[in-house]
Amino acid sequence: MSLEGYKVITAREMARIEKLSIQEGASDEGYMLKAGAGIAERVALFIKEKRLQKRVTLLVGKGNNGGDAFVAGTLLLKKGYIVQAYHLFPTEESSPLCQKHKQAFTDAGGLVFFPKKAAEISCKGVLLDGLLGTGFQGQLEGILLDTVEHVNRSKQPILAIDIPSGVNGNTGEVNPIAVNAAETIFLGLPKIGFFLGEGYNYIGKLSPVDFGLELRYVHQACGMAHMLNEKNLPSLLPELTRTRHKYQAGYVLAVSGSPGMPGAAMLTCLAALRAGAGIIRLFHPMGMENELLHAPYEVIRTPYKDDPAALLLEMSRAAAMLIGPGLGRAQERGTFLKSFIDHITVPTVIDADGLFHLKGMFAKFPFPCVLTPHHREMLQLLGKEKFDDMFDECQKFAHENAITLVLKGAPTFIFHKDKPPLIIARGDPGMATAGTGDVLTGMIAALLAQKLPPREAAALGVYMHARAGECVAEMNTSYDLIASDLLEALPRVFKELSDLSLM
Ligand SMILES: NC(=O)C1=CN([C@@H]2O[C@H](COP(=O)(O)OP(=O)(O)OC[C@H]3O[C@@H](n4cnc5c(N)ncnc54)[C@H](O)[C@@H]3O)[C@@H](O)[C@H]2O)[C@@H](O)CC1
Ligand SMILES: [K+]
Repeated sequence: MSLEGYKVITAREMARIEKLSIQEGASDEGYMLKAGAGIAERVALFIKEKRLQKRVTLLVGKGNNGGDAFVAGTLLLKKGYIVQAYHLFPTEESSPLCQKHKQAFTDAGGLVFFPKKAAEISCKGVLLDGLLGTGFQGQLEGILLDTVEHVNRSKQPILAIDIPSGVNGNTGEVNPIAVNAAETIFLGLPKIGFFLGEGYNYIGKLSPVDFGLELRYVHQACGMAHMLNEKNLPSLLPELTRTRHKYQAGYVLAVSGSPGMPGAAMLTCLAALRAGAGIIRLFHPMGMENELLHAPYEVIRTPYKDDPAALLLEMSRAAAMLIGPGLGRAQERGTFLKSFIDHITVPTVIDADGLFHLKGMFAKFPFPCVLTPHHREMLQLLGKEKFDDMFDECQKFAHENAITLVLKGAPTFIFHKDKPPLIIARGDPGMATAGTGDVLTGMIAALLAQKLPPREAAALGVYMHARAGECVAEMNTSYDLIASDLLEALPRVFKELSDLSLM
């Protein structure tokens, strides 16, 4: 069972393997025809699903990305769609395939306009962005820049071919703006720029189209990461035996909360229960009993002062641990953690202030360990102000410390020793709200307690958490989402996955 889905590569690497395959006998026109057919199909499906008028406007640059647009446009014309094209460059400046398929488009009755100014572009129907593809470098200027601003302003849905024009496929850099795509129809493999920097704000939904590149070239392509293979997730759901009892279901110990921050502890404990843990015991600092008076019935509470004896006793029955949410940065919290950390025997998730107190110690932990920093916390772990090469630095950190690293954000990345990084491109902007991280920590701990290996527990936990956020935003809006909504949505996500596992 593999977690790895699509290999994610740089635009540069894509161009390299395409070129290599063509040198070894593949046909670039064959590629373009197959790509164009797949793109036309996606456009038709988009129009059908959204019940839109069968009308398409092609935005065409001078490269093969524009050629793809002409091929798709010709096929759509032949299917009865109204299609018109805006070609921003003179025909003779365009790539040979772009020129050839522009001719095929006009032969099929398509109208091509050559606007002098962006304002001349009439944005009708669905806009198909073939301005710039993997050949884009530098920054947008002149009519290209004006066109991107103009089409974004139009509020018409834009489907980007291969990559939204203006996004750098190697770095995700957007300088100064890019096409704001409702959907990016990527050819062959997703480009790493989709997931880095500003790129992720522009790609919309991702849809793959196969253009016929042989698998051996995909295998030899140098990958930066893999997208998570969501199809395999249902098989990760823990098996439920009829005769199990709550300790077998998974006993989680939590060291969480501090005076003034009981909520983080509650969110993380409830999330662990909702994600399938049979029992959770919260160890909280002595003196905050009153703050926890209204804690849910299901959460067992044990106060601690400085003696870890009670915690160590429970450890013999526990299946996983979580440390950090709402712990605070007071020195005595760190001292308490350090009093038992060497005696942990079970897989453990460390988050938030737990990361702060235990910084620099992870490499020595003998237990399987999942760290869940967001970007700022990760930089603090690395002792840096900003990343020089996020992938490289995080992968190295995971490797050297022999831990599973969940770099939370949009999207979330998972790093693990000797494994390719995973990208989980799920979730909703509404999840940028207090407490959602605490929920994730509890969920991953519960999955560890149900015997999933750390990388699997992290991947399934991140996916389900993100999917819960999507469900809440679909039902309500992204504006009103709060962390406890995720707990409410988790049953629906479990149901989705378990229904899929029966198929
Ligand atoms: N090469 C192949 O085998 C295939 C390529 N395909 C398509 O071809 C695309 C790549 O084609 P190309 O390499 O022709 O590149 P593009 O179509 O991305 O076009 C780049 C053109 O824009 C110019 N350009 C780059 N940066 C610019 C900037 N900042 N301002 C203004 N102009 C700029 C380049 O000089 C080049 O002429 C892919 O994204 C994909 O859509 C597909 O047809 C599938 C097969
Ligand atoms: K494009």
